[in-house]
Amino acid sequence: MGILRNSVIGIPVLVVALFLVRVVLFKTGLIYTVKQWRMKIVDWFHVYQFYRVPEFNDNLQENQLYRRVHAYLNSLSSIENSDYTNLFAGRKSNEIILRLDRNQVIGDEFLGARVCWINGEDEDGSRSFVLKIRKADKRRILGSYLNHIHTVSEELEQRNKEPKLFMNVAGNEEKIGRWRSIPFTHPCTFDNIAMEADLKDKVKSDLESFLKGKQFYNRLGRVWKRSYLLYGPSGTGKSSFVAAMASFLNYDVYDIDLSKVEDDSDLKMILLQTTCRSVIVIEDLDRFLSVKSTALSVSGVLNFTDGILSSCAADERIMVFTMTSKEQIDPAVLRPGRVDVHIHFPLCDFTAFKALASSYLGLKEHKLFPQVEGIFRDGASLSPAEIGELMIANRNSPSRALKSVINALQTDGDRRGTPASTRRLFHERASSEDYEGDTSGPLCGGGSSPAVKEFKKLYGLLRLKSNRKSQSFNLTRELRNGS
Ligand SMILES: Nc1ncnc2c1ncn2[C@@H]1O[C@H](COP(=O)(O)OP(=O)(O)OP(=O)(O)O)[C@@H](O)[C@H]1O
Ligand SMILES: [Mg+2]
Repeated sequence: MGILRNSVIGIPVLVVALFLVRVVLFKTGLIYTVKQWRMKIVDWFHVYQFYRVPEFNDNLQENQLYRRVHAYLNSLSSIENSDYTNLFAGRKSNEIILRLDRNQVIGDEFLGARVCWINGEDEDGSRSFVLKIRKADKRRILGSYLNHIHTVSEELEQRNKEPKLFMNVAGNEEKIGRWRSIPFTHPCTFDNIAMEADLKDKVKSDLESFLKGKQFYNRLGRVWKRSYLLYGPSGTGKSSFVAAMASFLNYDVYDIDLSKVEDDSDLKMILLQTTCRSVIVIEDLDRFLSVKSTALSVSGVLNFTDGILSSCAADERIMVFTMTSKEQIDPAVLRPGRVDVHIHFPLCDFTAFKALASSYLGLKEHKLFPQVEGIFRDGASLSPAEIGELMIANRNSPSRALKSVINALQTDGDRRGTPASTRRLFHERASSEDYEGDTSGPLCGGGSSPAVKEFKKLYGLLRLKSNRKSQSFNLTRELRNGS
């Protein structure tokens, strides 16, 4: 009887007590501590094996496995259970992305086995992931687990790739590698670049066939890369075109600042730290070639594009060089195979002007168009950048925009677009001051028209001296397949 009474009272008391313990455990986070202890006790009864995945290999090239593990781990839902995670804004509004912080641990399960990863960072800044796996599970799952990581990360990469713009830092600023990156969000695409439609299509199909060409390049024993030279006066869209290429391919961009490169071997090191599926850009190569005060040689720059070195680095990449004019460049430097495709970026002609008017002002036709066409026919021209800026400044009034373009063409654009031969004749008759002196030109000098003054005041645009020398009205646009 007493036992019965005791149990009638005791069981509910016990249930309530257990309930309260549970509430306390969950509310205070003690449950987490208990779980940790339990895991530590279990750990004592197992032998573990550790695998380190460093960010860079011994040659300072990026370890592709590190990148894959990074993508994979950051996609795991268990990242939320990690003690410390970083929060970043995603690409979509309201999207928050979680990223494992350094020296944090994240657990994972595969084929019934539990593993964990440590996101390690040493004091010298070198990073690695360390996989902790039970010896008993290692033989059973390790191979297929790494394959699984590979597959998942590839899928994630395809789905979420956010192209990045990498910039090299000087050797003495180096802490972790020579590249620093930011998201690459340049809005320029092939659609908004004013250039011959035919040429644009040729470049696009060249890039597309490059993308599909892995087996072709392998069969020929060639490195899977393609190089382009973009040349033309300042403000004709070369840099914008590089951005359009990168967004067409969805590749990262590595913008090499040669002034931060010490010598040839430094350049090799930097290039070896680039990854595959990237556009490597060297801007204003002609300017660099004209400055001899650097320990970096032309062959140092170009050897990478055709030398054995490129086969050591990651493949599937595009090299792009830009320059104002290739007239002064030794043809051997730009020979086929080294630079596969040459694209000329000329000053504006009437067709390009119409494309700009359409995208900047929404104009397909206008009563001032015939006058503009006439001015272009007489040989005047400006760069698309100059015309674009005038259009932007007057975008609320298309007529005013066209008038200011006409004004600038008449005052500024005189003979800028005349054929080279005509210009040479003119040059022989004119004094060298007239020709060379940019400071006497209406855009950059004292005798400016009101339109040009307005233009200068607004944008402070300076035209490079060399621009005038390199313009040719006969737009010899060539898309040369040199390989
Ligand atoms: N062909 C073009 N179509 C549309 N916009 C253009 C074109 N060319 C230039 N622009 C505009 O002019 C600006 C300057 O262009 P960009 O920097 O690409 O010229 P660039 O040839 O690289 O000049 P630089 O040689 O001085 O570096 C950009 O804002 C771009 O939008
Ligand atoms: Mg540029």
